[in-house]
Amino acid sequence: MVQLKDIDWIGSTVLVVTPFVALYTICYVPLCWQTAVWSLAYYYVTGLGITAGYHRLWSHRSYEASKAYQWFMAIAGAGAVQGSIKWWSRHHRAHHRWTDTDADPYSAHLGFWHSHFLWLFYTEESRKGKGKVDVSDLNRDPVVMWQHRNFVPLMLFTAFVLPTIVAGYGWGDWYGGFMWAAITRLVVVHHATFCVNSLAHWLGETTYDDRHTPRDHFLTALVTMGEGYHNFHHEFPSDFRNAIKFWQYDPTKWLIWLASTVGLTYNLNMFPDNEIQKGRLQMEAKKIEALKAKLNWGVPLKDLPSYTFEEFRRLVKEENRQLMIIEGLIYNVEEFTDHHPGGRIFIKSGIGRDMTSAFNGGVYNHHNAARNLLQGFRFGVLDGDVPDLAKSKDE
Ligand code: HEM
Ligand SMILES: [Fe+2]
Ligand SMILES: [Fe+2]
Repeated sequence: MVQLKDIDWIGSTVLVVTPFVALYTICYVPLCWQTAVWSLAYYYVTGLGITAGYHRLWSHRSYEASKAYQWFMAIAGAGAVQGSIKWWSRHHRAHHRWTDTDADPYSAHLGFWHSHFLWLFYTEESRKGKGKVDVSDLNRDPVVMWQHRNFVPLMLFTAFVLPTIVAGYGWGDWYGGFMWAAITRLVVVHHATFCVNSLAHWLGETTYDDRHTPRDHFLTALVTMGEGYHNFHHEFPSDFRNAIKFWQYDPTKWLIWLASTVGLTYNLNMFPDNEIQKGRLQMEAKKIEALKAKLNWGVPLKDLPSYTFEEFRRLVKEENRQLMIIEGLIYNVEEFTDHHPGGRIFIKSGIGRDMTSAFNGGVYNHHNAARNLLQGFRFGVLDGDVPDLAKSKDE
């Protein structure tokens, strides 16, 4: 049962009120083209601060970056109002380490909306999902610690003051700057990021591993600046990419790569392709096995009764069974005689005999289809040898 003292009132008020302000803005606040361009640009700056900075650089250390790049990401990310790098990365590492368990701060098993943002409505003490993780590298990181100590004023400035004064001094749109570039932009960045924890654990393919909830989907990638190939990401979190094909929609990966061409980022980590392909093929094979299990492959060999050649002959002669031997197995062909594409006569001539060599090319070398059909006619296993006289000849 949720108690009032468990609610983080400041956090939840921000999360509840801002979407309504954004809705009001969309309906009633005029949008000039300069503010529209600025809001969109600032959406990308702050969003990438989270995806390229908070997430792929600091939470996963999937590449390294120059100090200038780090400062930029630390400041840009603060404008997305998602806590400090240190706070964010701690939870995120726990999410990876403890995915889908009670120690996962945004476990998808607690429901879509919990993983989306309801988890943020609880105070730090009352929140579930406090799996332990190592954050010693973050505690030693001067940029991370500076951002952590100065987070509140930095966040207020980058999230609200900066977007407003740019539009205000730039083209006189103070009100629009605040309502669009600050608030509405913030709400979009918020829910885009939140989708990585909700939508990306709910919609799409389990390309590399299906034991956990993360999934790959282009639509999630579209709203999350490329974080939507989430099954890949959970499988290979130390890879700076979320989508491995260069053309797959992952602007975060493109930015990191672009920055590397001018030396701002380096040591971009890529998981060996051989390992990535292994995982993908294993999952493909698993899907194929599941489809194969739906087909009739005949009675398993271990469940078939055994007959000696004499017993086989007796069944044919005295009980008039339509049996034939091929490669050590006895087949019941009574349903098949009239349907044999090669004609009735060939089947009739094989009753009571071993037709291995005729079947395999002596008369006609059968296709795979014929071998598959055989499985459905399994009758028994031949115990012992076949006398030469009962064998088909190679002509
Ligand atoms: C129960 C056992 C058999 C099954 C399930 C079977 C099945 C088939 C099937 C599905 C085909 C179509 C083509 C292909 O898939 O290869 C075929 C063609 C043929 N079968 Fe069989 N067959 C059996 C036994 C035999 C035997 C014992 C003979 C010969 C003594 C024979 C002679 C032929 C010939 C000559 C053709 C070619 C017909 C043509 O293309 O004109 N089959 N059989
Ligand atoms: Fe995840
Ligand atoms: Fe991650």
